[in-house]
Amino acid sequence: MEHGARQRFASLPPFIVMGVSGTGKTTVGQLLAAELGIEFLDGDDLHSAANKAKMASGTPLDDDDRWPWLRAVALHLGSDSPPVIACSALKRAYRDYLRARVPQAFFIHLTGAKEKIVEHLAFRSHEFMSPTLVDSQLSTLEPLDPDEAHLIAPIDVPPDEVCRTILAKLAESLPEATATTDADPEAAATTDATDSDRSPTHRPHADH
Ligand SMILES: Nc1ncnc2c1ncn2[C@@H]1O[C@H](COP(=O)(O)OP(=O)(O)O)[C@@H](O)[C@H]1O
Ligand SMILES: O=C(O)[C@H](O)[C@@H](O)[C@H](O)[C@H](O)COP(=O)(O)O
Repeated sequence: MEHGARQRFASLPPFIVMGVSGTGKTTVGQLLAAELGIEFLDGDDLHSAANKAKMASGTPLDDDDRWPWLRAVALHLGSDSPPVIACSALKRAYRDYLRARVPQAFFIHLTGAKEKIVEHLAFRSHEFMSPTLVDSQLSTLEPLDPDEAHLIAPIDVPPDEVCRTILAKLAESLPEATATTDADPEAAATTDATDSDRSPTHRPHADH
């Protein structure tokens, strides 16, 4: 894995790694955050005890269960120094809700065949998520529309390769950091980005 990826970008939008349960949001999100030198937050940790108990019993969440959770996700996403957040964000309405609060939100959708996802879940033990919810997750999923700032990363390769794909696609859509020279202090300020530079002023292109 390439290191120091953060230096390639002039600024970063708030990232949501999305997809159905078992696609690798936590695994890949952690790798991506490490590469970018920013924090990672698992949306799982923002669910209420009632939501966790519901999923553990094998019952899918409904919209009423998810709105308070999405509110918590939005609060973190909109912070001055947003982490990479893993959040299923299955429906367009949920993503609209997040974007209404954090307009620069950029979605990274991990996608793969159901067989692959089931295979992942067969080897995972989880605090509360029942593997039987895959069908409900897949039927709830509304794929990203072209007008949503996003990229798509297939999960048919190991996690570090998924992360590499994401970084390569980001390099196509985010502004690159400019090279620094002693004679160009402004460029130096851009390249030597601090956390406060992470509040984006651009809207990255959508991927297809
Ligand atoms: N690309 C991948 N290839 C193989 N195994 C993976 C991949 N991504 C994740 N996994 C494994 O699949 C399981 C589910 O991943 P996880 O990150 O918990 O998914 P999610 O957070 O989307 O539910 C974990 O055991 C993880 O190690
Ligand atoms: O909206 C939902 O139904 C849940 O948020 C769900 O999509 C999410 O996947 C769980 O939090 C389980 O966590 P994992 O995705 O990590 O399995």
